[in-house]
Amino acid sequence: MTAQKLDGVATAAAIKAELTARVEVLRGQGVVPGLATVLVGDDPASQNYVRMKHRDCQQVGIASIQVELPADATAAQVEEAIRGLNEDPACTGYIVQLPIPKHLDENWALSLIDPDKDADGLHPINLGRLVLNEPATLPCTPRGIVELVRRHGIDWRGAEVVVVGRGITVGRPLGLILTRRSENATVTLCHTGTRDLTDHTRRADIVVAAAGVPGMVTASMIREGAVCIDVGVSRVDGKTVGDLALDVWDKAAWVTPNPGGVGPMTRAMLLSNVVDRAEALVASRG
Ligand SMILES: Nc1nc2c(c(=O)[nH]1)N[C@@H](CN(C=O)c1ccc(C(=O)N[C@@H](CCC(=O)O)C(=O)O)cc1)CN2
Repeated sequence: MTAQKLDGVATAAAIKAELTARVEVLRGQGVVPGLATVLVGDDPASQNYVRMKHRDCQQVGIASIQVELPADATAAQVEEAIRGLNEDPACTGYIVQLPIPKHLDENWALSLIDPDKDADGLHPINLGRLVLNEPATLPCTPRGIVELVRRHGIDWRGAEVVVVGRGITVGRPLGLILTRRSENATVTLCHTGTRDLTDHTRRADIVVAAAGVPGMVTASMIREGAVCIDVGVSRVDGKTVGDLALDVWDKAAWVTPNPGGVGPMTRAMLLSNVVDRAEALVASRG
């Protein structure tokens, strides 16, 4: 079996075309959605991701604001930048690009963001709303995974899903999203403490590999015809390597390319979170 491609590039492009039309309507109503990014330090991967996010904004008509701080920025400087964006009317939503330098506390930085401007859905209030099944901005990568699979005609309802990795940007919120009634999947969240990972992954209809361990999930660990989602982004010998081994393509029914799968969807969902928020602001004005 050679798996079919869960094409994140084509799917993200379709979503951006939809968003472009929605932004035109907003602009016609005198509202220009704006996305800001706060980049602390000079991590090349983070610089690349932020650059792509702003290029995406330009493509769909979202205004963008770039805030850059040095790697040795103090907590006071980070707080000042975040509070400035909380008060900036041109900023509909914004993110603090992760990771931030180790001397700063990520959870502290995320908690400073105005929850109504939290375009990443990573503020504790928004994560709490997700737990409580209340309307909330959803984290971009989990939201992108759900949308990518759905737009390829694959049903989450009743699916046995194994998520490998319990990180705050993917694993934990994805389990919460997929167990909502709207997706109705059954989720097993595996991690470094899981005793026999293969016992779990072999049972899965859908495997989401989000541990950040290169080639961790191999064909021997999945069942014939499974759907495999590669979230991992590791650098090995200067190249991006995912969590799925290449032999998975010979056994799975669907696989996300990496690059070209989840990454573009992460970016598309960020834009969607910004547009969703701008439309909500217009609606609240009546
Ligand atoms: N504040 C946040 N920080 C980070 C997040 C996040 O959701 N919010 N997620 C990850 C990485 N990430 C977002 O910034 C991200 C990863 C990958 C891509 C992407 O488009 N990748 C391309 C390849 C890009 C290249 O190598 O040139 C692909 O997969 O095709 C976008 C965003 C960490 N930080």
